[in-house]
Formats: sequence, structure tokens, C-alpha cells
Amino acid sequence: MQEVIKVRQLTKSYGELTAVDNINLSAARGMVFGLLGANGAGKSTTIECILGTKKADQGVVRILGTDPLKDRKKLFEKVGVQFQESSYQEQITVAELCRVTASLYKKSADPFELLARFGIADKRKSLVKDLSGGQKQRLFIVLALIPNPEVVFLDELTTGLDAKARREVWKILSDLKEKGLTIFLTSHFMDEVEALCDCICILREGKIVFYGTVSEAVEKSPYEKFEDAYLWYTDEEEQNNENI
Ligand SMILES: Nc1ncnc2c1ncn2[C@@H]1O[C@H](COP(=O)(O)OP(=O)(O)OP(=O)(O)O)[C@@H](O)[C@H]1O
Repeated sequence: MQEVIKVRQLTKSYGELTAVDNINLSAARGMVFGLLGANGAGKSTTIECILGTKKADQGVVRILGTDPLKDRKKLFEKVGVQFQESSYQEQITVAELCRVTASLYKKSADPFELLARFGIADKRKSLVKDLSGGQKQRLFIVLALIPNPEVVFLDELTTGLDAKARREVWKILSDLKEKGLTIFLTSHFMDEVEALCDCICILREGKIVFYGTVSEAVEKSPYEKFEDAYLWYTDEEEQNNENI
């Protein structure tokens, strides 16, 4: 098993608040790993510390065996990241943004083939700011895949997508996974997590409250449906389990 993402004893605080509290996780090649938790649980902070865009207070992170803080250049070609809208300038078209992004990489995928796969090829000439929320979201996944990455980080994967588009995105990601892509995602949709994730980690107030497969999460909870189990793990009042 090739460990593509390795996190050991990662901790990050903002002043008094410990946003990520001593977490360990591991994702193998070709795996879809889901980082879950309620708003404010620490998902984005964890991803930023893994990517090295935020400096952790403590812990070890390796992506493809490399320290992201020390060897950013080496990882740049191999890691795709879905950024949020604010990262882009206002007056740029979809085609321009795709071309500029592709020009940054030695072996980029064909951006127009990706736009077609994600059903937004007809928007090439539109300004990014004029796209609908769901079209933007699809574009941001396309941009993350342009490097032809070995591992991709997708934060709130299909937020804003309609039901059909979500299914299409799941299918494309499943195909890429079959080809060996490692996918690290966050999502608030439990049907999506069930459809895609091989392994999940549920955070509550920065701590891991469950780590394993979706079916194990259900088995170790008092519920039969994953969404009910998930809510139980994330609810401070209700649960008092010792899964970790
Ligand atoms: N720059 C910051 N300064 C101070 N506190 C922060 C900062 N960034 C995040 N936090 C706090 O850290 C905690 C974890 O935030 P984080 O954004 O990692 O959560 P999240 O799980 O990604 O949430 P969401 O699902 O809402 O995106 C929250 O309580 C948040 O308010």
C-alpha cells in the first residue's frame, strides 16, 4: 500500500481555540478519503495544514512522501487543489483561466476535454464571474484536475450542484479513482460520502470521533442509516462513545 497522505499528531490552535487536536490519518493510493464534521469542526484547517498553506503547531504531514512545507515545488506538479472563487480575478473568461492554469504545469490535462466532461464546454467564452454557482463549482473541480494530479483535494465537493450534476461528478471521480487518483474530500452530503468514500474521518471540535469505513460507522452507532449515525457522532449531547 502506498501511503499518499500521512498525518501524525497534527495540532493547530487559533489563540485559545484548538481547531485541530492531535489527529492522525492516512490515505492510500487510489483511495477516496472523506473528512467530515459539522461547520467549524476543523476540516478546512486540517486541509490547509496538510497542504502547508497553514503552519501546524505540531505534527508531521507527508504528501507522496514529501514535506509540503519544505518541498512545495516538487508537490506542485502532483497535487490538485479546488480553490474557492475569491482566488480568481474578476474579468477572466473560463477559457483564459483554464489556459493560464494549464500553462503552469509540465504535463497538464487538456482543459477543454475536462470542461466537456464536466458539461461546461459551452461556457468557454463566459466570464468566470457570470457562471452560475453550480457551473463555477464544476469549473473549480476542472481546475483542480488540470495538473493531471496524483492526489486531489476537493473542499465541499458538490455544494451548489443540482442532483444530475452531482451524479455526473461522482461518476467522473470514480473513473479517475480507478485510474489511481487519490481523492481527499470534504462534504456535508452523506449520500455523496456513501457513494464515494472508502474511508472517512469524522471530526468534532477538532478531535477525531470516528475513523473507518461508512459501514463500520453505521455498525458502531445505534442507527441503521449512515446519515443518522453521522449526526450521532457529531452531536455532543447525544453520544458518549469511545470509538477511537
Ligand atoms: N484564521 C482563524 N482565526 C481564528 N479562528 C479560526 C480561523 N480559522 C478558523 N477558525 C476557527 O477554527 C475552527 C475550525 O474552523 P474550520 O474552518 O477549520 O472548520 P470547518 O470544519 O472547515 O468548517 P465549515 O464546515 O464551516 O467549513 C472554527 O471554530 C473557526 O471559527
